[in-house]
Amino acid sequence: MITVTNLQKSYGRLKVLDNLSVQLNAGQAVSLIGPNGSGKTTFIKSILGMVMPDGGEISFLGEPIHNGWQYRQQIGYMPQIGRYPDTMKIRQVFDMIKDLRQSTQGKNSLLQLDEELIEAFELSKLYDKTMRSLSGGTRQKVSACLAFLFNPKVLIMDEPTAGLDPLAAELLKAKILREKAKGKLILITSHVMSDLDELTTAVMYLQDGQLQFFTDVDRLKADTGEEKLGRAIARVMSRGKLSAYERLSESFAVTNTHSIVQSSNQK
Ligand SMILES: Nc1ncnc2c1ncn2[C@@H]1O[C@H](COP(=O)(O)OP(=O)(O)OP(=O)(O)O)[C@@H](O)[C@H]1O
Repeated sequence: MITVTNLQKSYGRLKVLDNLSVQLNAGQAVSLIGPNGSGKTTFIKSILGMVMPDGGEISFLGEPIHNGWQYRQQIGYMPQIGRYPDTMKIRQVFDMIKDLRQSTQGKNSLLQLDEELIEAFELSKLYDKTMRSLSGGTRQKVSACLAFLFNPKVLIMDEPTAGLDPLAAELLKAKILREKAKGKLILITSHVMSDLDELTTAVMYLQDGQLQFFTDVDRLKADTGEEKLGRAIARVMSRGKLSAYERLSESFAVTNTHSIVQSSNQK
């Protein structure tokens, strides 16, 4: 569904994405994991066309994304920090986004809205509050609801549960699981390993902008002998990059032909 080939991005002398290649398929729920500053958000923003890569290519359903922006209508994105006009009310933000979508789809086309999460969060009770007056968690709820609003084929969520209270976090996770069951592609970055353990089936691990490995969660757990994703990742990190990659890629390549395992360590 999304094919990334030799993606490169630098800020000044800092190489943030280093020849990164990966294939993300419909039906996958992928954890994007890596230390702070390893390039996760830059990778996500490159897919969304919010960061211009220096090299490489990204295709969405076989079409290079630089051919047009329409592909973005099929992606729901929940940013790490949502930025909204301060004086707008929640209701106005939703109306504005719906109007924008309606104008790009054509006035006579019917929008297929998914407002399930708005109801679950009971956001309509807060519709007349301005964005400026909202708590960080409520802003996050608005961002989450917008990501699901147009029933997209792909969901990309950057630290989705950060700042949410326990009930809201559980409601959001239940929603993600429902969308995953429909066969959508889901890409989540989080430092909360227990969340990723519940939600995802594959792990994409970045370090210094390089893809260290891409493997099934079950395979990773079997390989490390750990039951929890967090412990499995910690074990891989403590073993050293190359040996982990070699072991994982070897075992993964034998059993799974649908996803790819790559690393610039191959060079
Ligand atoms: N616009 C920018 N200008 C300069 N440097 C940037 C810019 N955006 C990101 N960087 C740098 O690129 C590197 C990767 O940042 P990125 O946000 O992609 O990391 P991350 O893996 O998402 O980190 P975290 O886990 O902390 O969210 C960091 O060193 C960051 O400071």
